[in-house]
Amino acid sequence: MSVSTIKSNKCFGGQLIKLSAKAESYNGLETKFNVFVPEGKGPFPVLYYLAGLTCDEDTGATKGMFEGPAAAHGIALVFPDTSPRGAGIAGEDADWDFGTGAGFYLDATAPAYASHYRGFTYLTQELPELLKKSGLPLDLNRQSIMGHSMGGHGALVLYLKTLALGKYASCSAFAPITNPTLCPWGTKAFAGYLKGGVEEGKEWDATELLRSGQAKGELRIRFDWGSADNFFQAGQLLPENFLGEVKSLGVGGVVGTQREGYDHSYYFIMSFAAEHVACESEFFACCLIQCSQRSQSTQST
Ligand SMILES: N[C@@H](CCC(=O)N[C@@H](CSC=O)C(=O)NCC(=O)O)C(=O)O
Repeated sequence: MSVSTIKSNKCFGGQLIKLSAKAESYNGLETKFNVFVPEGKGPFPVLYYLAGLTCDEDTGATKGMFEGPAAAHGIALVFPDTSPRGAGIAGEDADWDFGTGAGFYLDATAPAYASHYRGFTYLTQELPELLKKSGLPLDLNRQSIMGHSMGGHGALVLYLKTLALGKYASCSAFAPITNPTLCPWGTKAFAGYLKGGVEEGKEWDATELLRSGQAKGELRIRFDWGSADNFFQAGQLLPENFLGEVKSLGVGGVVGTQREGYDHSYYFIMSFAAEHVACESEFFACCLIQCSQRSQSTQST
């Protein structure tokens, strides 16, 4: 498992570095990711950004306008791809909302996809190892995750599924798909990727993970969506279902806000990028205090 550098560009005083590796989780296929490292010594806390359908590792890095705020707060950004590429599975490139560019950040179980489409394992286990190998000044004990649309679904699901492990300090999302077992994108994806279909998809559905009590721990989730988002209007995102579940469970730590007049585009994302990064920065600060309290209590026992 080696990591190679494709290119590096100076950006807000730091570097935006494009890296490549062969991913075991993608059955050995090459995958690319961008890492923004702020100026300075580090190590810097790490904020992952998962992009949406049809996107790749460059979309968030070039259109999201996250680097300026990340440089100001001393946060590193990691932009992975949205699926394996070139698996050669029949039908993989037939639609824009399934297959290449649309991996849904899950571990597939349907025989055709199970050996290549393992985005959950890639992101939660393999990518952090690749980042360690890269030698970049990253603090992998302080990680948070955010995403847009399908990537917002990925961010919520990765956060909730690993909540008890404390893998991510917090989760932040832009127009996330929050109840994929009940929306057309999600039901199509789960029917194709999972041998148990939509029923098995409940394991990869943020609202269902809350409802079933599988997500154990204190929540730190913030998300926004636009009132003029055509995909929200078409019932693909269903933020009301997720927030309804939060309310009925009576849990705190979740802030979901509808932004008037905004659509699904990167113009919406860039309008709130700085707020989301600032919010993550506060969570990293809490996380630093908790880490230092943990290490003090370990030292005192
Ligand atoms: N081609 C599609 C539209 C695809 C699209 O809008 N993708 C969104 C994410 S949607 C949910 O995951 C996106 O981020 N696109 C990249 C961009 O630069 O906007 C269609 O025909 O409707």
